[in-house]
Amino acid sequence: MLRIAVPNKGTLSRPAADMLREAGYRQRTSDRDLVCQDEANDVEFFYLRPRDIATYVGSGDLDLGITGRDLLVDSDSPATEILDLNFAAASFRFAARPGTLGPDGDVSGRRIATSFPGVVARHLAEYGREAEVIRLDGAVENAVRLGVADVVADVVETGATLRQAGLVVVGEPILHSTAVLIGRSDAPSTPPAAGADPAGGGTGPAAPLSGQAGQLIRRLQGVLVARRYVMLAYDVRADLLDQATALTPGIESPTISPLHREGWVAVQAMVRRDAVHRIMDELYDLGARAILVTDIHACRL
Ligand SMILES: Nc1ncnc2c1ncn2[C@@H]1O[C@H](COP(=O)(O)OP(=O)(O)OP(=O)(O)O)[C@@H](O)[C@H]1O
Ligand SMILES: O=P(O)(O)OC[C@H]1O[C@H](OP(=O)(O)OP(=O)(O)O)[C@H](O)[C@@H]1O
Ligand SMILES: [Mg+2]
Repeated sequence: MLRIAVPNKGTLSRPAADMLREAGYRQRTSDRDLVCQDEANDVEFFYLRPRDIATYVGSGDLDLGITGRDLLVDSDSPATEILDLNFAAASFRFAARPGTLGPDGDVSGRRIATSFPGVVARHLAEYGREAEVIRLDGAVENAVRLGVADVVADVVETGATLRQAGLVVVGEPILHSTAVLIGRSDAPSTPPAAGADPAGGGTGPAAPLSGQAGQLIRRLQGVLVARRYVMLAYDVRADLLDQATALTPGIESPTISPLHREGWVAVQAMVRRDAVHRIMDELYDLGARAILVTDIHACRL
């Protein structure tokens, strides 16, 4: 039975469970449940603190897990990213009172408060800088106000927490984080993380895996594609087909069907959700009609 680690609380918990449900897996019915068996799919889910998930996966005690990229890096466990799950996006940044640091964000010799000492240590080593790292559990923005640190290194989503603490971000982002599916680094079946999904959406490669792990990855990729794309259908005059399909090339190729009305064809193609209204406007201006958009609920490309 495949054993999967899922965040039990916090920012990642609900969207991770929602995504697994969308992929056809059974999830716990109460926030207090720590284990959920999905016998139909031969998978067992363990609900764990997101910060601990890379430890369980890295040790090989669990096969796969969902956590944040920043938490994976911070853990320094022998676990690796398999698939970008495209939720819980945040950047990891240095912040300080205005004027404390130069625009390059050089933190050399400063006291840095953070809940992610591993991420900060990796960054300092990469830039050959030395600084004092003060590990705190949370609410690190207060550390500057209280005189414990000069700089904080923390997750920034909207920036509201920093603003309230009178801090500004400094330098380039240390890390861009999203929720990721992770596996053990030396697992023979773990495909390398990559930048492009079959639909060009940056969700990782089609996994050459067999068994339940491969099936889970393909199902999650299907959810990612279904969330990112819609199905567009329209009728257009056959002599305008080339111009129309240039707007809607689809993933592989659009489907063209004959219409009873002479000189017209029906076209069907997947298009990116975030571009669909612009494309519909352009198709309409071109002369296409009966332009319909439908959701994709699941897919295997
Ligand atoms: N606004 C946010 N606040 C905290 N974490 C966020 C936010 N947006 C995205 N994330 C990501 O969520 C993960 C942190 O989740 P985690 O459950 O550990 O902390 P949390 O949601 O802050 O809960 P808590 O602090 O109560 O433990 C990280 O990968 C982080 O990058
Ligand atoms: O940029 P923002 O949208 O303001 O979000 C980022 C803030 O949210 C998180 O804090 P959280 O509420 O999880 O408290 P914590 O520091 O105790 O973990 C994070 O540590 C930042 O403080
Ligand atoms: Mg937090």
